[in-house]
Amino acid sequence: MTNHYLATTRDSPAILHDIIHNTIRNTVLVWLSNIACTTVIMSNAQRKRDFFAAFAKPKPAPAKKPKPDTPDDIPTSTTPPTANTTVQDDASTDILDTDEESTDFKLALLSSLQPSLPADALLELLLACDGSVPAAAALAAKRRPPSSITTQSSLSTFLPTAPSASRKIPFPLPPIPKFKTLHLTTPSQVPFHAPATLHPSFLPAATATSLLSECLAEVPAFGRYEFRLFDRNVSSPHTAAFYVADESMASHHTRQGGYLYNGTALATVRLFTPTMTSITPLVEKFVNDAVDERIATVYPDGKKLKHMLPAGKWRVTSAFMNCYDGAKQSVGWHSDQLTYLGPRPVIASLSLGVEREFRLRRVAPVTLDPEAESSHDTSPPPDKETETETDPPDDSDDWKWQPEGQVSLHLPHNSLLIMHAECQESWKHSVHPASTIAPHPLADNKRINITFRCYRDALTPEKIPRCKCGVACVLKTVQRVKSKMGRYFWGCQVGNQWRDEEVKDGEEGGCGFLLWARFDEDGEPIWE
Ligand SMILES: O=C(O)CCC(=O)C(=O)O
Ligand SMILES: [Fe+2]
Repeated sequence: MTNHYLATTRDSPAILHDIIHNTIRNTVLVWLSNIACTTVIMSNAQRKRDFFAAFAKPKPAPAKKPKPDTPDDIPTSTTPPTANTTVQDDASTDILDTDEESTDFKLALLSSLQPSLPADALLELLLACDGSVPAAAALAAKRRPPSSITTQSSLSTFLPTAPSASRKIPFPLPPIPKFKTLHLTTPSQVPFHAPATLHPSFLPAATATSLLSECLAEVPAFGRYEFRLFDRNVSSPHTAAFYVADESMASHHTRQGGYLYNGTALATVRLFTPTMTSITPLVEKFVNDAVDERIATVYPDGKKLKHMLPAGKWRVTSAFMNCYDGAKQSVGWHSDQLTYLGPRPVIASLSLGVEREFRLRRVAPVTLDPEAESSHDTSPPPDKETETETDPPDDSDDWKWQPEGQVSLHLPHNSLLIMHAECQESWKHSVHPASTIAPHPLADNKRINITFRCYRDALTPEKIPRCKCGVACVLKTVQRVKSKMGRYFWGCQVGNQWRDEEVKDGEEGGCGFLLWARFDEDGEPIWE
């Protein structure tokens, strides 16, 4: 399979250098860690992996029709990207439709002024200039690429604001207009539009192949997440399983209900496969380095955001492994639950097999100091936050989040995406159903994704506060109420449990329990 990103990095030799450098470094690291790990892991982990599956209750994937995405899903497009960065209109309305003239007209006009440029380059210029033809023409003239280059259109070719090694990543990121999709096709663009870093080719090729075959062998043990949303039972339109790095992590699952997801104990808890274990030091190093760099170059005053783990402390304790079997399997808009991760978590997501489209959309601002504004406010948290945007805004705050457009990137085999500290609390992500996919030689129509996570010792299942129903709570952050923005609370999640029996009106369940959660500078819980 051609590597989408390598094929489009012509304008960024620094990236190619990075890739080559990292591949050599990764090969050495994997080789060293293989020597260190294989003997221990092969003899213990392999043998005991199935033990945990035995006490768990795997729910076989039902042959149900996948449910639609969550209702807050915005209209989306599956049109593949055509240039390095393109903005795609999602609501089938014209990007410039607020102006009197149509895009086609403006494109024709611009094309007559800049006849050597392809249509997608012209469109990018128009977008960059808010639809102004004279401004776009002037910009094209100023930034004219060498005449021999006519086939590739990229904002980076034209714009002074294009990503480059020296350009600073803005914080906070500028908004993407509502209903628009910004297609990113080079890794260097990613952090300029989403709080993420993408390595397009992370593991040595042979390691990626062995990991993929191990993962494919795991798939029969996977199940669908089943939960309740908007008074309906919902099952995820893909399958997954939960993995822990070692037996001490797994032991938490045997106590007091174990790891929950939407109020229900995770059905399948498995031990890391040998290759998952052997690549763990590599993933940890890459993430810690990327976080260090982000702290130094992106976050205000070169300091980590409040509640983030201290530098260098990110380690892999657990993972979710997801399988998308065929073009239509997907995961709807969501953010990952904070319960065991704690605030401002960093997650590393490795993709294997079929390349699929991943989307990110900002849903709330990043609050630098969530507790500062309201540190003396002891009133209860705002009405129970859901994973949706349907909550009425709190009018007393006289503020409403302006919905934003989305970023789309393709995650090829062996790419590693880091979702940085802002990603789960201010953004949502999804894997969109595709109209077509290119089968992978080993995985056929399947995409495997592993999200490596760093669970906190202070947030093991038995330490999580319980609601009045006696069930461990879920940790959430306030996203809709300005004066409490970014604050954390523990909430009852019984209402999200899948219900086998018919549920009458007013009996949706849950006790409505809500408790403010406090964390220190490094995100360690302060229990009161
Ligand atoms: O498959 C992916 O890329 C994303 C998976 C995901 O969002 C999750 O495991 O929470
Ligand atoms: Fe996720």
